[in-house]
Amino acid sequence: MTPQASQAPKVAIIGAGIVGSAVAFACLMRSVASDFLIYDIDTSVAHGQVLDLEDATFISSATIASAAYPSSPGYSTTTATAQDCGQADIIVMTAGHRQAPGESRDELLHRNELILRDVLTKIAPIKSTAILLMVANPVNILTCLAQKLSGLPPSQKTFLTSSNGDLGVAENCVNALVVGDHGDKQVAVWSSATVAGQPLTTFAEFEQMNTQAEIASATTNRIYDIIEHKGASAYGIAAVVSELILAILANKRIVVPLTVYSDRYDACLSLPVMLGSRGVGQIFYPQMSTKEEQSLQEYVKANQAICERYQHIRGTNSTEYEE
Ligand SMILES: NC(=O)c1ccc[n+]([C@@H]2O[C@H](COP(=O)([O-])OP(=O)(O)OC[C@H]3O[C@@H](n4cnc5c(N)ncnc54)[C@H](O)[C@@H]3O)[C@@H](O)[C@H]2O)c1
Repeated sequence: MTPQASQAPKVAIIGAGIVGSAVAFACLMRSVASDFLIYDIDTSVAHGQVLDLEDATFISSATIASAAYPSSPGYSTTTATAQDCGQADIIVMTAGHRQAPGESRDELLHRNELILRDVLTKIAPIKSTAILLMVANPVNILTCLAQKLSGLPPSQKTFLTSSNGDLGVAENCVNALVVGDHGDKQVAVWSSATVAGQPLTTFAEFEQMNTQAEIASATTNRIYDIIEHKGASAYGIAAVVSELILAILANKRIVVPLTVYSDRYDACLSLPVMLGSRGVGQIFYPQMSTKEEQSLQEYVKANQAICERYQHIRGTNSTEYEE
């Protein structure tokens, strides 16, 4: 029998650090796909992660390979290349520095923009139908930059939003949206939040107990608590990414808050969107109070100003960039 090329969708995970390996593990445990490629500039780490992950494949019988850039030291140990990652159906971008204690997401930007640029150059050309899931932070700005750099249409770049995208507080009770950012500058849309279908604002306890402030600060500070205690977050984001990959591959058309480019705001920001096999579909703009809309506009303005600083970015070839 002539061996047939695998038709199984391929998932490439760029960055084999804490988040990248947790994403791969979550995907394996949930059998979301059967063909994975892992690329990291540190080829030794990528190789080690692949060996470790392979020991878990008895659960889902997936194939996992490490990819290397031809000039990198580990190239001889793998047959896959970074360019093969560009031909994957879903590309999960986790390569990037993580937030240091006390560092804001914006401070990460310069460091991680260089990594994004490097990765997109090395994996190019990107398959025209690929969906790029951006996880590295600051995710909104990097999504905006990836849009300019990758050449993919906006519907095929998203991400991440986060495990706290629906606030995740009073977990089973409060159904509320966070838009804009998923960190320091998030805008919680309390005006359309509900508890069992009833507007949250109609609950007397809500105002009396200062619940808004408590919930807002709990969600904003949560990530900093995790970083303070264990150095990095991994499991929440890994679970979210595996769920998104599943939604894309199974065309589930779920509605989730994700970072996307919005024409209305002319910016990449977190909004509820439909996610299916073609990436992001319809954006569902939430009803917001005037104050919430103002906060979001302020966030968008700041976000646009940061993106403008990167206007020199013109294409996927690194030689096109001005330093
Ligand atoms: N969106 C979210 O909700 C969310 C949650 C957690 C972490 N993050 C972000 O994910 C990113 C990764 O976090 P982490 O804890 O895994 O960090 P990490 O340091 O453990 O891993 C990052 C990996 O990227 C690799 N890398 C660096 N430069 C590279 C390059 N040019 N090409 C290929 N690989 C390269 C490193 O070698 C390293 O293995 C960070 O930016 C972090 O802030 C986002």
